[in-house]
Amino acid sequence: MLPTKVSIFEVGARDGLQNEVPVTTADKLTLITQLADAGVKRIEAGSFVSPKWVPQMADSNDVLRQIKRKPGVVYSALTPNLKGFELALAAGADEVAIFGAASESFSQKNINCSIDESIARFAPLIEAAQKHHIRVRGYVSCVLGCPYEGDIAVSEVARVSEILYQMGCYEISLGDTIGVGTPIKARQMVEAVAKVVPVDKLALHFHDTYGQALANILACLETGVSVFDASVAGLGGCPYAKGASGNLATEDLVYMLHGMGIDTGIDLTKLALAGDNISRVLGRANGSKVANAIRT
Ligand SMILES: CC(C)(COP(=O)([O-])OP(=O)([O-])OC[C@H]1O[C@@H](n2cnc3c(N)ncnc32)[C@H](O)[C@@H]1OP(=O)([O-])[O-])[C@@H](O)C(=O)NCCC(=O)NCCSC(=O)C[C@@](C)(O)CC(=O)[O-]
Repeated sequence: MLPTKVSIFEVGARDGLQNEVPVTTADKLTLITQLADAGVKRIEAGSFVSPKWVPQMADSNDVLRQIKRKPGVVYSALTPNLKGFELALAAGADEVAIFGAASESFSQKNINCSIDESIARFAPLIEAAQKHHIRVRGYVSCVLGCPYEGDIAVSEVARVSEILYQMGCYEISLGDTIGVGTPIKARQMVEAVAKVVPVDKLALHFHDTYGQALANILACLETGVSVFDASVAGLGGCPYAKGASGNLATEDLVYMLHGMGIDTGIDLTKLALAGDNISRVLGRANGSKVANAIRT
């Protein structure tokens, strides 16, 4: 059965802008405000990682502190370790996200440690978050393939997802970091993970490198997942996954879901304007087919 309502977790201001030319704090704040005005309820606003590793996110402290908050909207931040959590908490993040991987090589390239070491780093972060009543989301990268190792065993995806869930993450976002997944494999992967993490605690995060993201989501909608990450205008990629393109464009996802009678609570016209605006700031074409169609 298809869900009647879907929750969209907007990652454009973080996953998107971390892999674009740097923009000003003011431009980020405009984007975040426009997303909230379009009805987006969950916005990843920045990340508290090393500025040497990802300079585009170096102003996340200012971004989180200066957001003109809209009631009912959750503004979150990516945090790799306790230091990142403490900075995010001080800046006023409503929730944080830790990010692990199902691939050893990707873990090393992305956060400079093994999967086991990353889990050890997350433990004090989750403990501190629980003390402050801050919810922690957990990402698992490379769930359908790794830029360094190729195929990734579904059992490893399930193992890492289960650990993060058991540690206290309220939701596990399964990331096809390089967008290589195809619908049947995506669905099988979700079904395998759903054996160890309740399906209503899963989210899906598809990059659209091979143009498969919408098809993958359609194939997974009947598994019971109803949370999808997306990036307005298809912004971004991943600095540690060469060639990865941005996430599925939020506008394209919203258009498909609305066309299927599935509610998102998002105003597509306002969303498309937000995507057009940030694309203009970046001097790049809007990566959403739907936004381009609406404009013409
Ligand atoms: C994890 C580290 C920090 C380890 O980096 P490291 O070099 O191994 O860590 P370290 O503990 O040795 O620290 C090195 C320096 O970083 C500083 N540092 C340490 N922690 C922090 C922090 N939280 N915030 C700010 N600064 C920090 C620390 O203070 C020190 O500063 P120095 O003494 O050299 O001046 C580094 O590898 C890093 O920042 N990686 C970031 C990777 C990243 O952001 N990748 C992109 C996001 S993941 C993604 O996009 C995938 C996802 C989530 O979207 C899902 C999907 O698509 O698959």
